Amino acid sequence: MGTEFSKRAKGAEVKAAAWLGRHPGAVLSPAAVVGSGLELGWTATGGVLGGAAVGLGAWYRAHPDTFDRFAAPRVRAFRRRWVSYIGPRWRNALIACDLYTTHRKTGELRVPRLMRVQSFSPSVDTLYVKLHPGQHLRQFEARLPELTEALKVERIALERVKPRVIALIVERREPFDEVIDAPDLVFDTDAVDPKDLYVGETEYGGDFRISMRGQHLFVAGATGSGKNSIVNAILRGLAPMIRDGAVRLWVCDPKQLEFAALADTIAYRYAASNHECAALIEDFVAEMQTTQRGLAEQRKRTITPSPQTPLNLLILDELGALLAYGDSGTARDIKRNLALVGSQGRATGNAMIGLVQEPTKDTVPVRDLFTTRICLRVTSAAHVDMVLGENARLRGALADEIPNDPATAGIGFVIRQRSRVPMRIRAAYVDDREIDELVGFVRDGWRGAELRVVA
Ligand SMILES: Nc1ncnc2c1ncn2[C@@H]1O[C@H](COP(=O)(O)OP(=O)(O)OP(=O)(O)O)[C@@H](O)[C@H]1O
Repeated sequence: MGTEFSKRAKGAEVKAAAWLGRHPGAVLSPAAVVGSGLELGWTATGGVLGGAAVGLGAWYRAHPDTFDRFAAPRVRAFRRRWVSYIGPRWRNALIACDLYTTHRKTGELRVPRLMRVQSFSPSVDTLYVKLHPGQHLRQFEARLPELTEALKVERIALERVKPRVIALIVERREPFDEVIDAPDLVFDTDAVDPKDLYVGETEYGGDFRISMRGQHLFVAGATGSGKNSIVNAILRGLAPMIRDGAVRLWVCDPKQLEFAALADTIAYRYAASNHECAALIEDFVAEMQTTQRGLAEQRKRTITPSPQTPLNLLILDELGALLAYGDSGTARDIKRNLALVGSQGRATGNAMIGLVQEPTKDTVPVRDLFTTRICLRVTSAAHVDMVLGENARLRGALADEIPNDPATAGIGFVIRQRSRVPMRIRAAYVDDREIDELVGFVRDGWRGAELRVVA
């Protein structure tokens, strides 16, 4: 005998009770207000509510950092839950896209329930959805274009969370629709802070800045994703220090293409073949160890970048190629040396920037040596967590969904240091003319070329 199905649907009052059980706040909040009004008086209750609103407003104005970290995601998620994805809208969208099941006997439409909305950033929401028996992630995959239109959003990606629960990662809009100008060259070394270099903008409308002092930067991105613009923006920021010898560039460029302009001009050292690169890295480490000994003799903990004690910046294009394709002895030496730089370079002013096209099993172990990681457009969903860490994609880092189009080059994700949630960024674009300008500036100082220099 099969299971018996009743022809009667569940009672409305039962459904209402279940809904209230799942949304206790919907009853408790008004009840608390009414209770407080009756008990303490309406004026006092109004005062408390008004005070709370003013307090929230003051927090928003006075401490943007902590507000964005703690309050904004909750406030945003609440608003989205009850405005953008409110019951009837959600239900109609899913029914329109055929993403429901029908009860065999009663004919009742069963729409997957929206369990929870998270909104870690202004442009992306994560919706946790409970599937009904008989449904699968694949059905959602097949109807994704329709669902994207029905919910009126830019893009949706899917993840399976656990049995019968999937997550829809909804990108509501593209915050970056314009190319961001390259940073201006600054004339004075004193005006440069290597701990605070402008690289581009964040989706919050602020500057995206990173430190190259005691930090190591890892940038992953498929070909054409704009990896170089990040490096070039950093170099423009450091220009006067490079000119004065307070920053030295050690460049490994196996493609002999991306950084060729720096080769005989402003790079302190430049290497192309795997063997040359390995030797360059060896020298970089040897110099780091000399600095280390010098610091120990002088009983100092860290250097102050200057022409006497420069900040040494190791730029590794195609890190994957260096680690994977070279003969295994060379690759092993490189790995060992990078680990030394990663662990000891902080005090000695030795920093590195590693660029990879595709995170692979060879690059993932060294990834942890890098303190700042950026994931630009990648070709597979699996790459995102490999670069940014577990659950980064689920929390909205849809780097694999960035279109392969020069119009979106330079867009990617970083994990925010304090809150650990992904943030969408766009790097400024440094074109060939601006690279030449940088090279001219460093080589000839301000006298040489006609420069666009900000004093
Ligand atoms: N930050 C940016 N903003 C806007 N457009 C950009 C940006 N960076 C690159 N582009 C555009 O994308 C194109 C490809 O960029 P680029 O070749 O620098 O990418 P890449 O990731 O460094 O590639 P590869 O892996 O081949 O070295 C550029 O020619 C430019 O038109």
